[in-house]
Amino acid sequence: MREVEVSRLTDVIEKLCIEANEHLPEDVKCAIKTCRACEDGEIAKGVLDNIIENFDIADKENVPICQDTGMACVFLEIGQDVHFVGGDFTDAINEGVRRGYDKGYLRKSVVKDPVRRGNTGDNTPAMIYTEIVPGDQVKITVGPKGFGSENMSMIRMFKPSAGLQGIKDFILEVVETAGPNPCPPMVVGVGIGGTFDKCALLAKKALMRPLDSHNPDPFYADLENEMLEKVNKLGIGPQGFGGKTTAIGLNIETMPTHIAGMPCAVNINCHVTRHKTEVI
Ligand SMILES: O=C(O)C[C@H](O)C(=O)O
Repeated sequence: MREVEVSRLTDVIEKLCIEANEHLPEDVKCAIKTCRACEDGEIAKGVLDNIIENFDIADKENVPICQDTGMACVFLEIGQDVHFVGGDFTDAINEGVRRGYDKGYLRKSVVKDPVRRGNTGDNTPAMIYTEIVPGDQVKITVGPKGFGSENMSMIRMFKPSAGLQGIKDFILEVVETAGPNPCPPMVVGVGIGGTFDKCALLAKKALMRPLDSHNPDPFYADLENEMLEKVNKLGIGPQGFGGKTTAIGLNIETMPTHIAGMPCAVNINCHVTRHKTEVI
């Protein structure tokens, strides 16, 4: 059994909240630049140039890439041989978010109550997802999630008879309905299978996967390619002004499901698909 002080979680999460908000992952930057090279419309090229200039400035000056610094989604893969000591696990994570958003001058975007509102003032609580895995390490990923894009996400409980075509039509429907609202070019995270709740989590996890990776199952890897191409043929384009680049990536995560169902969730992210990981 390895003892891990919860204060280490706080320190790492403080740092990851700031780094994730200021520095876009290399695979995301690369995908945006590749799309810029393929665009031929003047407006589309101009918008992508602005986006590239924006993330370059954020990198150099250590400022947030976007005014929406997101709700802090914290994913922890916890080795089953880890024993957390020195305080409350959840409090330690929220303290990391509190400190990170304060120190990084990041906008506090969380309300106390979904209906009656009222800012919590420190961007807590974090959305915490834990998974127990073999080993004695803890892998921590912070993905600050903006809500212009979160608002355009959808889930549908398909009957199996809807088949693969039902899934394909749904992905296109969600992206088309989103239109310019999620600040395209977007990243499309798709979850298929599980239960209502697990399916939504799969879609969110799909957004954390590098854009230069593929689902290990060739069937779903092909579907990722096919659907990215189809999404880009919708012509929504950068910031909705038209063009070839509606999405810079489309990742699919799946899991087994019940014989009577085929849940599908589509979680939309803007081009600021931020996440940072550290292992302790
Ligand atoms: O909360 C915001 O800043 C706005 C939002 O992320 C948006 O896409 O407009």
